[in-house]
Amino acid sequence: MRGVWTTERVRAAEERLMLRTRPGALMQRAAFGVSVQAARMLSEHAGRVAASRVVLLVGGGNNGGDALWAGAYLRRRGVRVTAVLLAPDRTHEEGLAALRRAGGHIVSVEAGPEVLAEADLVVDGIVGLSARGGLRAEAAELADVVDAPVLAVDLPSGTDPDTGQVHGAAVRADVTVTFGAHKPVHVLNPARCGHVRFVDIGLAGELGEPDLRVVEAADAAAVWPIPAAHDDKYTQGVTGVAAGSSAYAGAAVLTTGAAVRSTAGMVRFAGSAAEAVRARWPEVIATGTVTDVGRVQSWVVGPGLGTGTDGRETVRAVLSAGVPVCVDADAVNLLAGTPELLDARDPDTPLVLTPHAREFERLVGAEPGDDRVAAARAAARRFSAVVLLKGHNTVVADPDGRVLVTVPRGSWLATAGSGDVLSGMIGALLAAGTPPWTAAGVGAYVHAEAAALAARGAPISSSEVLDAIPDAVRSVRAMSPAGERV
Ligand SMILES: NC(=O)C1=CN([C@@H]2O[C@H](COP(=O)(O)OP(=O)(O)OC[C@H]3O[C@@H](n4cnc5c(N)ncnc54)[C@H](O)[C@@H]3O)[C@@H](O)[C@H]2O)[C@@H](O)CC1
Ligand SMILES: Nc1ncnc2c1ncn2[C@@H]1O[C@H](COP(=O)(O)OP(=O)(O)O)[C@@H](O)[C@H]1O
Ligand SMILES: [K+]
Repeated sequence: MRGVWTTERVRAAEERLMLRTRPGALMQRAAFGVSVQAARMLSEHAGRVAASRVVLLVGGGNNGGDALWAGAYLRRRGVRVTAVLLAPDRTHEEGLAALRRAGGHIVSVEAGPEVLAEADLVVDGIVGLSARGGLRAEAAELADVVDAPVLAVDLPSGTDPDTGQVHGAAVRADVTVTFGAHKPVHVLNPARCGHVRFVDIGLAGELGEPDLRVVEAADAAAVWPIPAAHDDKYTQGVTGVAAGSSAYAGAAVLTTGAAVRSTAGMVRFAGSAAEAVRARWPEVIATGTVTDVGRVQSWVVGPGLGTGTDGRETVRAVLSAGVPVCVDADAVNLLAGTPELLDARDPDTPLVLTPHAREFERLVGAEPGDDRVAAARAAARRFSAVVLLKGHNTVVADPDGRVLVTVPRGSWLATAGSGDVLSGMIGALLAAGTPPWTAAGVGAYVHAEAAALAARGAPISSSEVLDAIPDAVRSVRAMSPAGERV
């Protein structure tokens, strides 16, 4: 898992590091990294470095200082550098002096559009970790006329460093250089950041435990259940699915199918859609009610269940079964309406709640808001459950405060039934004994991988996501040296 640190933590780490480094050293390290990336982009986009034109958009803080120093380094490589000063009275003095000494041009905001029109590359040093709100008017106007590729210093200006949200105008970068650590914006708003490139400024030893973690292929490969020589269909954990209703048989078929496709072993189904499930998945043992189903090592409850009395009793039965449970869709709505249902739960058994934003609002009484990480974390504490908050980014919070996020790769999963597929996958991982936080995070990662493999640039249905699960498992195992090849 890759660590991500909030602004507050990064600043504290920088302060500690600065006590041991010469004044200005960190900024120069950071800026040198920016200049290396800028030269790389110039070669790629303009076909040359020397004699190409770079425009620096320079705000009134250290972010602008980084851009100015980077401009000075680029001058040494023969680049024609022009700095547009957005806050002339607060411009970073040493950076400005360095660029002047190196022969860079300095212009005011009024000249911005004209120099931008000639640029081969624009460096966004408007605002960094101190960013609040969308771009101010002058910066917004300049950002609007940029046509050349954009390299953002630390983050695309106008995005919130800790939530990735954009309120108003913001820069859209092709490449973002981050210093010393990944910050939340880099994983929560990859569409604005473009490619994120890391520049080591020596912070690692000062950072401590990350605030967030990003799931990677190796994490999925390390925990995905693979049967060993001693295994049979029972030893890998039997997944129970309680989903669907006469109105929504499809949800039962999708959820069950996702569990079937995710792991070897066995899946049992309970519900009124047993006939439809059996017809599509002959390997599943399907019956009418939870009490008739036989032993399982996990339950998935909710997709298409309905919110009537039968659904409520199903949720109660599943929560009191003493095995890990993934509560999705209508089961989340039932918990929102009847919180006492949770009393049926043995508090020692893992519980994963998988709401989308509207279900979250019903459950918690408030929308997730801008800070989805904080919202998921608070809900996880409140319900003593792992909370997987769905959306473009999936956020998975453990009651102990740990948070995982998945970095979106497109929005193909915004299709009906894809959540049913996810819950089936998580249920299968829980049955295999995967700890709930990991099961939810890794399930979401492989779900997104399945969508990416199925879509390859065109819309897909949830059935196609489901069918791509084995390919997704193969893919994450192949990507990871840790993945055991069988
Ligand atoms: N602390 C350190 O040691 C290091 C800091 N570095 C750089 O320093 C940056 C942080 O610098 P600062 O704390 O000086 O602050 P910033 O440079 O992030 O921003 C400060 C300025 O931006 C303005 N501003 C805020 N929101 C704005 C908006 N929405 N639109 C337009 N202007 C806005 C503020 O009025 C202020 O003048 C980091 O992002 C990084 O680029 C790097 O040099 C690495 C080392
Ligand atoms: N814009 C998006 N980008 C990426 N993933 C998305 C987007 N919208 C939804 N998803 C993902 O698709 C799934 C949808 O689940 P859900 O809302 O429960 O749908 P359904 O009830 O139709 O099954 C979740 O995993 C969610 O994270
Ligand atoms: K910036």
